[in-house]
Amino acid sequence: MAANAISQTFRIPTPTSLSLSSKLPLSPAFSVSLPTHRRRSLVVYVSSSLDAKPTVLVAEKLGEAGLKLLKDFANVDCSYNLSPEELCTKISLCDALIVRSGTKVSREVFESSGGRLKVVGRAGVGIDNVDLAAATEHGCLVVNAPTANTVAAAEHGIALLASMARNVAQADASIKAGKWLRSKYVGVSLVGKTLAVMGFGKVGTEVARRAKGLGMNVIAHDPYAPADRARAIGVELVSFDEAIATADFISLHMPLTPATSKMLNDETFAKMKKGVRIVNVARGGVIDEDALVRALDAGIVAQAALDVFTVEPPAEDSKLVKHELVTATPHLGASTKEAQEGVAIEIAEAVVGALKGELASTAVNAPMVPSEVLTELKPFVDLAEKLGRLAVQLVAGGSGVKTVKVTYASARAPDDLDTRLLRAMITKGLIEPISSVFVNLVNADFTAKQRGIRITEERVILDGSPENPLEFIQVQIANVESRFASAISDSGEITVEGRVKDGVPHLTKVGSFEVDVSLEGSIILCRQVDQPGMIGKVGSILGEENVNVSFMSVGRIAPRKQAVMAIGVDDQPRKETLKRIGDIPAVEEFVFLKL
Ligand SMILES: NC(=O)c1ccc[n+]([C@@H]2O[C@H](COP(=O)([O-])OP(=O)(O)OC[C@H]3O[C@@H](n4cnc5c(N)ncnc54)[C@H](O)[C@@H]3O)[C@@H](O)[C@H]2O)c1
Ligand SMILES: O=C(O)[C@H](O)COP(=O)(O)O
Repeated sequence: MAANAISQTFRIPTPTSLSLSSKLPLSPAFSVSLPTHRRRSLVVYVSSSLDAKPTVLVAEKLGEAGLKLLKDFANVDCSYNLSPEELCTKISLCDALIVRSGTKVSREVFESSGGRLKVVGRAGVGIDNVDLAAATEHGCLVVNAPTANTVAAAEHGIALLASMARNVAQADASIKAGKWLRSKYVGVSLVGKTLAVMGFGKVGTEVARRAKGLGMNVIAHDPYAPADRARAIGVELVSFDEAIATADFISLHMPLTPATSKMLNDETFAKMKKGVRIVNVARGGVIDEDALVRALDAGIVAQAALDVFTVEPPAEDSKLVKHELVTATPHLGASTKEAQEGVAIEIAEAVVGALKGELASTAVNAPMVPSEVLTELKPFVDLAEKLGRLAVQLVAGGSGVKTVKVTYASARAPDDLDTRLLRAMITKGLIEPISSVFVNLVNADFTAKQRGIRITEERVILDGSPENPLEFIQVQIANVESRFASAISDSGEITVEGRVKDGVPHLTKVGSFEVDVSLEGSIILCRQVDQPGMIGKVGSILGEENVNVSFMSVGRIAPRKQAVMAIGVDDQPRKETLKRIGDIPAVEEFVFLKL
C-alpha cells in the first residue's frame, strides 16, 4: 500500500550483544490477552484446545478425498444449492466456506457472518465469484486451488477447438435426429493454422503446448507473461491487436477482471480476420455476448466454442447458446475425475492450514510468507505486536493516532527482509486495544487506512552478520501527547523500541531512556529522580500487594538525574497499589501498560 512505503535506509555499526534463536517452533495459536471470543491467530481464526472444532460449510460438491481431510479436522456441513438468503443465514455459524464457481460469495455473505467466517476456499482457479474487497475488509482470507485443474481446462479447450473445427456437436445432434448430412458438416483443418492464445498463464501455456503438437502456429498475447517462457515452447508473444488480426483461431485464457471484461466486443471483432474461430474456457464475461452473436451473424466469426457464460446457467432462450455456429458446454473445463479429486485435496489442505493459523501458500488476498521465513520471524512478530500495543497505550486520550513510523534495524539487505507480517502485527497491536475490530495479515493495511493511520517503514542497515533477521524494531507515534511524558523522545514522538533476547521479546527503549524488560505479563513505567533505594521501595509495595515482579530495569540519563524504571509484573496491580507507587515522593509520573 502506498501509505506504507519504506522511506530510507542508512548504515550504523552493529552492537555486539544480540542473541537470537532463529529456529523457534511455529506455534499455531497466537493469542493476546483478549476475552476468549476475540482470541485470534496470527493470520486467521484458530480453534484452540478450549474451543469446539471449527465448522466448514461446503456449498458445492467436493471430491471425497478433500472432504475426508476436512472431516478429520472440522465439522463439515455439505449443503448444496443454497439460495443467497440461505447462505447468508448459515454463514454466521461457519468458520470456513468452500465453493466452486457456482456460488456468489458477495459482500452480504461477509456481513452476515458476524465476523466468524475466517476463510473462503475456492475449489478452483477463478475467484471472480468472491467479493475480494469485502473479504479483505472483514479480515477473511481467500484461498484457491490454482493448479489442480489446469490440465483439465487445457484439455477441454483443445477438445472444443477440435470439435468446433469438425462440427462434432452439430453432426452428432443431426445424426441422432435421423439425418445423414455429410456435405453440411465439412470442417476446417487445424494444422498450419494460427492460434492466438490470449492469456499465457497456466492453462494458456498448456493449450499452446498441445496446439503446437497438432501442428498449429501458436502466438500469444499476455501483457504480464515473460517472453522467454513463451519462446521456450516456440510461442511468440505479440500485442493484442496483432494477435486478433492474425489469428485463425483465438483461445481465451485470461482471468475476468475489470480490464478483461468484454475485451472481445464489436470494436475488437471488427479488427479480426474474417472467418476467425473462437474458443472460451476462461470466463464468459471476457466476451460481450451480444456482440458475439452479431459477429457470428455477420460472418466475422465463423464459429465459437464456449464453456463459460456471463450468466451461468445462461437463459434457456439464449441466442448465443442456441446459435447454429456455437458449440456449448456447461462449464465443464475443470470437470474431470482427476481434476476434481486434485482440486478437493488442494483446497481442503489450504483451508485446514489457514484454520490452523498457517499462512496459506495459495492466499489470494494476503501476502504469501514462506513457512521458513515465518519460523524465523516468529519472535519478532510477537515483539512487533507488543510494541504496537505499548505505543498506543502511551498516547494521551483524545490525541488520535495518525502517523506511525516503524524502523527495522537489520544487517540484511532490504529485499531479504519481508516486513509485511511485522507491519501487520504492529498495526494489530496499535488498533486492537482501542477498538472492537480484530486485525490480521489480511486486513491490517486496510484497517489502518480506514482509520486514517499512516504507517511508514524505514530500514536501518547494520554492518555485521545478516544471520539474524532483525536487531531491533522501533515504533514511533508522531503528533500526539503521551500519558507518560518520558515516552516522548528528543525528536518529539512517542517512542518504544524492542529486541529479541534468547527468543523472548524485550522492551529496550522508552522515549530517550534505555531500559530492558521482558515483554511478558504487563509493565509499569515510572519516572523518578534517580536515587538509592527506589527499586526496593517499589518492589516492596508490589510484594506487599502480592504482585509478582518478573523483571525490573532502570534507564537513566545520568546518575542522580531523571530515570525511567520499567517493571514487568505477572498480575494486574490494584488501583490502590498503583497509587501507592505514585505517592512515593521521588516518582514524578507512572503508567501501567497491559500487553
Ligand atoms: N472452464 C473452466 O472450467 C476453467 C478451468 C480452469 C480455469 N479457468 C479459467 O481460465 C482462466 C485462466 O486460468 P489459469 O489457471 O491459466 O490462470 P493464470 O493466472 O495462470 O493465467 C492467467 C493469465 O492471464 C494473463 N492476463 C491477465 N490479464 C490479461 C489481459 N488483459 N490480457 C491477456 N492476458 C492477461 C495473466 O498474466 C496470466 O498469465 C481463468 O479465467 C480461470 O478462471 C476455467
Ligand atoms: O476457475 C476455475 O477453476 C474453473 O472455472 C472451474 O470452475 P468450477 O470449479 O466451478 O468447475
